[in-house]
Amino acid sequence: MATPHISAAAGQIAPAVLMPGDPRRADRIAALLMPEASVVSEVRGNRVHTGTVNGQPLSVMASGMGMPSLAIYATELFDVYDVQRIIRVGTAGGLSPDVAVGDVLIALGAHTDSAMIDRLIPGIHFSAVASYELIAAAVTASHDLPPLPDGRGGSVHVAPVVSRDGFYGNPPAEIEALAAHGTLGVEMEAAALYGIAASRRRQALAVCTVSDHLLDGSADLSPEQREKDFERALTLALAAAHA
Ligand SMILES: O=P(O)(O)O[C@H]1O[C@H](CO)[C@@H](O)[C@H]1O
Ligand SMILES: O=c1cc[nH]c(=O)[nH]1
Repeated sequence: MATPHISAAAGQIAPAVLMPGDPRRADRIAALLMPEASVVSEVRGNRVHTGTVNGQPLSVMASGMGMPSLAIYATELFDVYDVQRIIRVGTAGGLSPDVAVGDVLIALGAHTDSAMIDRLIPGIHFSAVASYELIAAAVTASHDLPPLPDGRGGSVHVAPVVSRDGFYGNPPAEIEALAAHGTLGVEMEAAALYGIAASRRRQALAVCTVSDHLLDGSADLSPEQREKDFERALTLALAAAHA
């Protein structure tokens, strides 16, 4: 049953998986939601936590950074562990004046510069989009979110993001053009997640906290805040996981 990257036994991973990029965020999410969870795999130090929330099974594991890393885990979870839905709980950089640090992005779709998506259906520019049922659950949950206590943004947006292969070197003209086309954030995994889920007829969603802003870095979160400031996005992701 084990894969090259996950050592859990059959049945030890829940049908719904929350997937931050950062392994320490995965540990924090598990501790917050499921203090009784079991660690069912820790290959490469990437712990997979499985437990229940409100009586419903849930697993949490990190994707690592970037589409190749996420693609390995998502493929193994869908194909070997029969996972039905993966919800990314990530961070994103704001790239438009319409979004602020502290806002939450429910990623409707993900543009990308990755060749991974072009290879899905040769000759077709595949549209990497989230699962409607999961978006609807996250949007419904967003209506009850409390505001951020310190006034640092906090709006929830349903909008496209761009998933890039590189963290550094965002070309300014490209960022401007993406913003002009309604894109609000840049991150590094959602497009691959949506494409892989679609190719298996499974469900996927990415919910990202805006951790920094490409147009104005004055309110950017510290690395420690990026690890911790996920609770509002987590509320939406959990609603989607158990929709
Ligand atoms: O905070 P996470 O979820 O890792 O997401 C973002 O942060 C990482 C880059 O710093 C990339 O993985 C990007 O997508
Ligand atoms: O990929 C990412 C993630 C967070 N912030 C960025 O600027 N880029």
